[in-house]
Amino acid sequence: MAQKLAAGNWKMNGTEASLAEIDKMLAAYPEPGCKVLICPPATLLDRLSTRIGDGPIATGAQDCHMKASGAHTGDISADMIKDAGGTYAILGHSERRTDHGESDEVVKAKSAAAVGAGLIAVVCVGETEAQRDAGQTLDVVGTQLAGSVPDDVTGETLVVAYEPVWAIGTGRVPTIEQIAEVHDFIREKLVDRFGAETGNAVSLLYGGSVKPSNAAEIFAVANVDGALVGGASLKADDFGAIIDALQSA
Ligand SMILES: O=C[C@H](O)COP(=O)(O)O
Repeated sequence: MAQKLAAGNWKMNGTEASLAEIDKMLAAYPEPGCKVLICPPATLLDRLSTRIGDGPIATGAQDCHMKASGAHTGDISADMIKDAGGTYAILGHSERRTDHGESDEVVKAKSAAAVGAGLIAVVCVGETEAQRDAGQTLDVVGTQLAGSVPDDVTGETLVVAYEPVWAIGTGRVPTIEQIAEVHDFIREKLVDRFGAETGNAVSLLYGGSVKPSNAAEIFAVANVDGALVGGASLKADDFGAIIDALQSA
């Protein structure tokens, strides 16, 4: 049985002032009924982790270099993420794939480095609108999944996020049937590759314009174990409402 996970990706948003939102969340959710994760920008990871302390919210990074250390200006390694208190890393987000040209091979290497260092890898996959319109969604997602997920994972060290590129930050959301189709497909591929025990234990997140108003409907879909939330994770009230919906799903 996969763990329910509400994950917030703050992307390139947030400064010291944003940490007040975490204080509100810690007060509202002293014992959340699902796993809660916040991935702030790297500049805030240490401060956020320190602020949460032994609290119920996990923290993570939005990327992780494939090497442990060295001459890689601007990058951070898995050990640095751990040192800053993070336990997760998002890998292969479509914004990284587009803005930084990350291929499946690169995402796989980064994910392997994260898992190898003891982090939980949140590997993102998803089709563009043109690919969906061309009927290529399952081919694209299947190829990304096969190429981006490393071999040495367990249900505890891997999370997969399905994020249709056209739904990210647009307010557009696939139909419930479309989400169900892709999530069932991902589950099937994971079970084929890693066996039923591991494949069924991997949390599958939906991401793309998740909001308080649509969260319950999305969480009712089989094989949706939670969400990777961008914009709505920046405000404690909105993210809290999404956590509420996941707790009751
Ligand atoms: O990582 C989060 C996703 O890209 C979704 O972003 P969004 O909730 O702002 O659409």
